[in-house]
Amino acid sequence: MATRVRPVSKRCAVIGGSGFLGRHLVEKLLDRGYSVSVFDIRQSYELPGVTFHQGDLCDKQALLSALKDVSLVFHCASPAPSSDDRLLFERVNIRGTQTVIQACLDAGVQKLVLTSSASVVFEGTDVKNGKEDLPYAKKPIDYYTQTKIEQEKLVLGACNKPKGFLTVAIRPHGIFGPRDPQLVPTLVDAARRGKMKFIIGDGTNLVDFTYVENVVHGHILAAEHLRADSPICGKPYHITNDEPIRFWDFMSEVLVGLGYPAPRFHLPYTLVYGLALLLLLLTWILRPVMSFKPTFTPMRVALAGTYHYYSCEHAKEHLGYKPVVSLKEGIARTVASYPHLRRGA
Ligand SMILES: NC(=O)C1=CN([C@@H]2O[C@H](COP(=O)(O)OP(=O)(O)OC[C@H]3O[C@@H](n4cnc5c(N)ncnc54)[C@H](O)[C@@H]3O)[C@@H](O)[C@H]2O)C=CC1
Ligand SMILES: CC(C)=CCC[C@@H](C)[C@H]1CC[C@H]2C3=C(CC[C@]12C)[C@@]1(C)CCC(=O)C[C@@H]1CC3
Repeated sequence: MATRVRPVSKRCAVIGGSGFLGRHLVEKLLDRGYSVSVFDIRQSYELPGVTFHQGDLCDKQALLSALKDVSLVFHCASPAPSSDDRLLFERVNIRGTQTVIQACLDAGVQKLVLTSSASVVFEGTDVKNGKEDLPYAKKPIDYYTQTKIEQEKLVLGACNKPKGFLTVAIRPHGIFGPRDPQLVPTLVDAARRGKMKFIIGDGTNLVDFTYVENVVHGHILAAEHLRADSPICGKPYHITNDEPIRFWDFMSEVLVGLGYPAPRFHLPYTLVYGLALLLLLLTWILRPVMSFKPTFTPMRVALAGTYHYYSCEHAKEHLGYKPVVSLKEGIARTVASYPHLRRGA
């Protein structure tokens, strides 16, 4: 019996495919009939239809073997924001992304979809319904954001229609969902240590939290709309749940869903931000003798106490994007996926 050969255009690569977003993306791509090459510094699972290539994205030769016969690449690898390691961010997000672009060009890849971040325009002050034409943050709030800006500029700047190399960037915000190693685990850890009793500021600040499947949907739509005659070439797109929510209502729903009490007492924003700065200074001073990671970093306090929600009208117009999972359903699925983080578990 003749074996069915998949068309070349259905073969893609996911750089960072072992991570939280990457793995959800890989699973959806498989559902949609793609065969997938995952490139990552670690292998976190096995799946039929997926070929794993373990390596560092700063190594072009290693990347080239993962990009063989691939026409579409998703780049969603990054060091974790909490690492706050300037040299690592510069090496991976900036120089590594230059290597990814060069490897794509050498391998004849036609489309590159970057996972950027809506934070590239966030400076720690309110952003309400921010559109893609907001300027990049002049004073990025941390090294992660600083290097995500440079990364996005590199990828969008590499879009070259005459060469047949098309790029687009997706800017998600506050991704949550099953298997997220960051948001829910950090929240529960803080709650278990009695640190989630307080609301920073008056608690009315609206923010975007985006269910992971919506982020995946935005990436796949972008890849499938990326053609030389499309307006999306070389452009960034916000992908959100399109349901801004009060930061502290979201935290409370997740905490209460997992059996922890909701934060109740208010603390002034400037006081907490000042304390977080002081704590950061202390970690630097004490670094030679001891190391500790504060839960409330200036970045987290800024995210917890300001408005940061973004318009996804351009994605609706150009990509036909519409969230596929509501915030309510996303929170319910997320809470149900963490039985081991329930109070008393
Ligand atoms: N989690 C969130 O709320 C948001 C995330 N993003 C972006 O989404 C992307 C995915 O984030 P997550 O899935 O949350 O993170 P994650 O940490 O779960 O996944 C990142 C993956 O990149 C891999 N990686 C890191 N350095 C590498 C290197 N040198 N070579 C090869 N692979 C490497 C890691 O091993 C990991 O599997 C990142 O680009 C992040 O900046 C953007 C907005 C919000
Ligand atoms: C105040 C406190 C301790 C809250 C716990 C939850 C936080 C760990 C998350 C709340 C908002 C999240 C967020 C990100 C990481 C996790 C949170 C700070 C990002 C910085 C991840 C990377 C991005 O590109 C932007 C995200 C914004 C929201």
